[in-house]
Amino acid sequence: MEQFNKLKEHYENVGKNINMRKEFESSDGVNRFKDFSKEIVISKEVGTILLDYSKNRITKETMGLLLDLARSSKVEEMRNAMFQGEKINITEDRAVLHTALRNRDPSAVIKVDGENVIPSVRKVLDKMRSFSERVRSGEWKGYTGKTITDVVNIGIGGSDLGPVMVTQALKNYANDKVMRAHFVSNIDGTHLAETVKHLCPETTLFIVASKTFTTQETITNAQSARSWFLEKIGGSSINAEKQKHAIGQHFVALSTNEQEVTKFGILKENMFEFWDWVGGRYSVWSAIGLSVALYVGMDHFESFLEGAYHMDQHFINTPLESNLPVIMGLLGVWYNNFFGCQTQAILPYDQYLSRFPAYFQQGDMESNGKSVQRNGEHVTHSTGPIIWGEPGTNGQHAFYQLIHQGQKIIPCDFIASVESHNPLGKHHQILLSNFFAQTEALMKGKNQQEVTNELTKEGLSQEKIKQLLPHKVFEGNRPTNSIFLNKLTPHSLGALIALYEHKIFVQGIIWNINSFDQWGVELGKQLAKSILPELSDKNQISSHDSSTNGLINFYKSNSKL
Ligand SMILES: O=P(O)(O)OC[C@H]1O[C@@](O)(CO)[C@@H](O)[C@@H]1O
Repeated sequence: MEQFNKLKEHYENVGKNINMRKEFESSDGVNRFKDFSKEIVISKEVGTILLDYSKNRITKETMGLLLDLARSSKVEEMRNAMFQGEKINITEDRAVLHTALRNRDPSAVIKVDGENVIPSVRKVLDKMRSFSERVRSGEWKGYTGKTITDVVNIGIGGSDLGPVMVTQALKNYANDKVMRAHFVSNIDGTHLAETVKHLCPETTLFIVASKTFTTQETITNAQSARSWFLEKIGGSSINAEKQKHAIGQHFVALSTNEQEVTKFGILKENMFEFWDWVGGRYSVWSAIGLSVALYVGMDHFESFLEGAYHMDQHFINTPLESNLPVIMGLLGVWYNNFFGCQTQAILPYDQYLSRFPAYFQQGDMESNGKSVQRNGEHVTHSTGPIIWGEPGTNGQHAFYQLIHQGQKIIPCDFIASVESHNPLGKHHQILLSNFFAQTEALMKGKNQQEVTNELTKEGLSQEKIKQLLPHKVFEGNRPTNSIFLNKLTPHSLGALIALYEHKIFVQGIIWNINSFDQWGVELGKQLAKSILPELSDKNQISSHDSSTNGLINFYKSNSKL
């Protein structure tokens, strides 16, 4: 708490009045980029990641106080506890070991309840490799002997968002002639119907991805996919034995729950397991990544793991002041807890990363959207921000008006790669010119004198200038981080995701919350389960509040039940 108070004092006396443009224009401004950026070679394969955090409302004193906050919050101790398999997920009494899934050290020993988990992790990876190579090579055949050409991942939340984002991000490494990937997550029948509409059952593999294998949307979608499949292959006209064989060739499961998987009718040998110490939103590194391995090949999936492993090593071994996840985490705390910023924008200037913001909506908001401290007491400070964002340059034509001239300060992470996979004419330079210009504009703004000079040059009358002036001034002083990769590859994508995972971890420790449970998703599910049977007939209900009754009864009165 003492560190928080010191930072509060610093904010009141210095922080809130820091003007970035003045800092850059001061005599020391020429050194600001050097003082507040880190160019880290994460590994030979990942290459360099440049984090430019100089366009933040900070001074060296600010960073010093924030780093003291990290130390006094025991970020390093808790980081080491996580990596060593301690049960830091206290409400579920579980370890948090998504990092073990991507550990590349052949001699690694990471114990949970006295047992080294690494051999099991490696065994599943071997099974994923064997299976994905058999499917991609055509050795694994569908029930009529045809090669699998399409994989449909059925899952939701962490069993969907990671596979969707990573397959999108690594599209350049896929070959649609070998494998196409599709994703069904929403219980809205449209999602499954539209996905399978043009698929051939003989060449389609369904992956039922669910850590618990009890998620209503996923199990319902999986049952409907199975019905679609069986109907397509002849339904009751084929005997039970043939049906079982066909299911065996076209349905696999990713889960921790063998009992429910076999109850569904998926063969045990077609189940790829993972463990309760893998959080759903941290599970893309586990068997949940099977659709990625099928789509881009297991070698690229392992490179993806390796990239994250190297970021893990950076997080473990680098002093806090040069530690990318720590720096990003602390800056987020600075705006969230002292400037009162409610949201954090993630703006990837890379179309392949179009689902990256959505991925970290779950990653961040399901981790740190909490109000109770680890000791059960209510928090006395703000916790997780609202995460949002869209790729650049599209966002510039949608919501940047508010970021530039709105009343709300929105810290933004800009992400780009030096090199494009699709060097089309001047496209990449135009993209990057915007990537550079936006953070400059947000920092610098445009003052009254500059606007007046501009409008005068345009020949506007004094009266018109007077009218337009307040509307065309840019306050500036809007904070941004710029994250620059060499190129978006499986390695650098893995490192980038791990960077954000560990940023979230750092913030959770500072806010003294448990970032690894998600009790907040339960109440809605419970109420939905009690409402569902009420929707099966026309009888008006009165078992809820008048709003819920009114909505349900409107449905009953108007539906063709
Ligand atoms: O993988 P599963 O067990 O089907 O859970 C899916 C998602 O549902 C949750 O909302 C938890 O219920 C997310 O945490 C999780 O990623």
